[in-house]
Amino acid sequence: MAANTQTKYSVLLPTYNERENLPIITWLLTKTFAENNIDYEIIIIDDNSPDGTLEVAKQLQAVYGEDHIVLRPRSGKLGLGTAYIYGIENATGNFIIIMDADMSHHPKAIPEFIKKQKEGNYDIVTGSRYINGGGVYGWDLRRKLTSRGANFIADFLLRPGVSDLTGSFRLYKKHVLQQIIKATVSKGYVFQMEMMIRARQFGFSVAEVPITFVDRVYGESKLGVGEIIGYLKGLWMLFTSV
Ligand SMILES: Nc1nc2c(ncn2[C@@H]2O[C@H](COP(=O)(O)OP(=O)(O)O[C@H]3O[C@H](CO)[C@@H](O)[C@H](O)[C@@H]3O)[C@@H](O)[C@H]2O)c(=O)[nH]1
Ligand SMILES: [Mg+2]
Repeated sequence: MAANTQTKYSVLLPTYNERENLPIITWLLTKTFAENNIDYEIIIIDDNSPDGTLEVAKQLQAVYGEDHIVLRPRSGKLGLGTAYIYGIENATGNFIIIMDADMSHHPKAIPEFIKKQKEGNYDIVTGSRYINGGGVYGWDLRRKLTSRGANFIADFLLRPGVSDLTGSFRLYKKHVLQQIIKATVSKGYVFQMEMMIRARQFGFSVAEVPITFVDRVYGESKLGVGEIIGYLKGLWMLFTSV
């Protein structure tokens, strides 16, 4: 079957100290896209990781080719939200997939996202850990409560009608993502939640697919107290302005 030249998917992979994870996720992504005959590019946005992630990314580009692996490094750790903005400026696909590089988001879910998007011509398909069939593995109680609490407060205050507001495994129509990004002011992890609130404001359609989030094996989470405070500030800003 010939590849569909009309549709291309750009994956945005932000990385900070992911040298062990990047080869595995890249291999699984390329395998998934090839098996499903999907046109794609993977855009790696590395923030000058001290562990040498960029060197690994360069090697992967040599293996898989410049058409499939695009490198968009930045000079320092500037946060997740701005990494996505930088990535999308360089994306050539008409759909954008955002996901983590640490294998917590498994590429096998991508064909399901694409199928769901086509079913209802949805503007956004979001992976959810908190609907039937979804789940979280490997987190301690504190981290589970942080995630549940973050979702609960945002849902209570803003009523967006999406079960997993803080997850980042999502598929967007590119022009939809561009419009939402322009309206979004948050810079850190809170970005994911604000994106959903803005999507609802604009009246975009959102479908959900259950996903299993498995905590990383290699490296560490970058979610610290600063991100949690940033989340609460962002939430308050949305509550008082939306
Ligand atoms: N370029 C760049 N990448 C970053 C930065 N901070 C984190 N990343 C990358 O962003 C991804 C997610 O970071 P983690 O540190 O692994 O996040 P987590 O604690 O597992 O958090 C997950 O759950 C959160 C709450 O549900 C989500 O908000 C988050 O997106 C992620 O899915 C990883 O690929 C990581 O390398 C940054 O400042 N710059
Ligand atoms: Mg992670």
